[in-house]
Formats: sequence, C-alpha cells, structure tokens
Amino acid sequence: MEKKPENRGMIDTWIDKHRSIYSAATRHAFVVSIRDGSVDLSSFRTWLGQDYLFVRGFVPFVASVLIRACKDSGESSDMEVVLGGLASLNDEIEWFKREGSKWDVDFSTVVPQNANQEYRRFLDALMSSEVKYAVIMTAFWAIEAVYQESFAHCLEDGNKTPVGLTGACHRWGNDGFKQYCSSVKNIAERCLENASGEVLVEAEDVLVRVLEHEVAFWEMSRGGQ
Ligand SMILES: Cc1ncc(CO)c(N)n1
Repeated sequence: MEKKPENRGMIDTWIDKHRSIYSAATRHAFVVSIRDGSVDLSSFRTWLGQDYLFVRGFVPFVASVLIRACKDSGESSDMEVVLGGLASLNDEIEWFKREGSKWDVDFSTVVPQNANQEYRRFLDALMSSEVKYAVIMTAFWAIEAVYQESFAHCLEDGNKTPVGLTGACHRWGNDGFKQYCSSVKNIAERCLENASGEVLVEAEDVLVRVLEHEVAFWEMSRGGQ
C-alpha cells in the first residue's frame, strides 16, 4: 500500500478556497452575538423553534447516511461513527423539548420559514441513491462542523455568553462533538482521495451549498419572529 500523503486533504483545501463563506457560516453575527452576550432573545427563540424542526428533518437524512455507510463504505467503522451521530440526535430532540419549555417556545405552533424549508429540500435531494457516498459524507461533515465551530466559539476564552445559553453552546461546542466531527471528516477525506474528478466537483459544490444554507439559517434566526 502506498503511504497516505501527510499533506492536507481536499476539505481543508476547499475551505481555504471558500474561506469567506466558511467564515460567514461559522462566525455569523448571530453566533457572535451569543458569544458577546448581546444576543436578542427573540432571535434565540426563533433559532430554537426553527432548529427543532430542522433536526427532526435531519434525522431521516442521517438515517440515510447510516444506510449508505453500511452498504457503500467498505469500511466497517463508518457505520459506528454515523450510528453515534444518530444516537446523539435522540438526546438532542429531548434537549430541544426541555429548552422549548424553558424559553416558552411551543414547537407545535412553529412554522418552518423559507430558509428552513429550502435546507430541508436540499437534504432530501442528497438522500437520492444517485448521490455518491463521498459527496454525502462531505455534506454531512459540513452540516455538523458549522455547528461545532460556531458554538465552540461561544465557549472560547473571553466569551460573555449568557448563562442560559451555555447549554446550547455545550451541546455542539463540546470536545466529544468535535471528535465526532473529526471522525466524519476523516471518512469524507478517505472517500475523496479515491474519488473521480467529477465527484470532486460535486463534493466541492455541495460543501459550498451547505455553507450557504447555514448562513441563510443564521440570517433567518437573527431576523427574529
Ligand atoms: C441548521 C443546522 N445545521 C446543523 C445542525 C447540526 O449540526 C443543526 N442542528 N442545525
């Protein structure tokens, strides 16, 4: 076997290339406002309700990633990584319900806004069996990594994150979640190493589109209502 090159993978190369949209997604004004304590609580409540709906729609997507990890990966540990992600979504839904009562957000009356619906449609399209495993894994990594990077930022030194919001920040900003994102990234990178030029083009495009959807999602949250 050839030795794996020690240089950086495709994902880091793409992030460098698309640095401005990557920063827009991971250092959005909404996230920065959580970190500096200036966050508008109506925005937080909007985010909470919309993200609860998003996560419910994310479950079937992750379930489809799990099936692909079992069938298409050729690497038995992929399944375990994705299964761990799916299991933590179970806790996450319970967490959302507790936060919903804490912040007085009644999820049964929350209507998905445009950005949420469009993100959902994008995920639905990725669930097609036509989409290559490397492309799905790249998207999956990006979706998780944006939240990891964003919320970890709210916990870094010098933060003024309001105490009531640190629960949300720990949920995605904790080291276990960081580790999990890094495992997903390794899977994606391994697949990309062997991918055709065509698949690479598609994976890069999907990565950028995830970042765009994430920015739109933060924008929607900041808009309140
Ligand atoms: C919008 C959005 N992106 C990503 C995640 C999880 O990483 C989430 N809960 N919501």
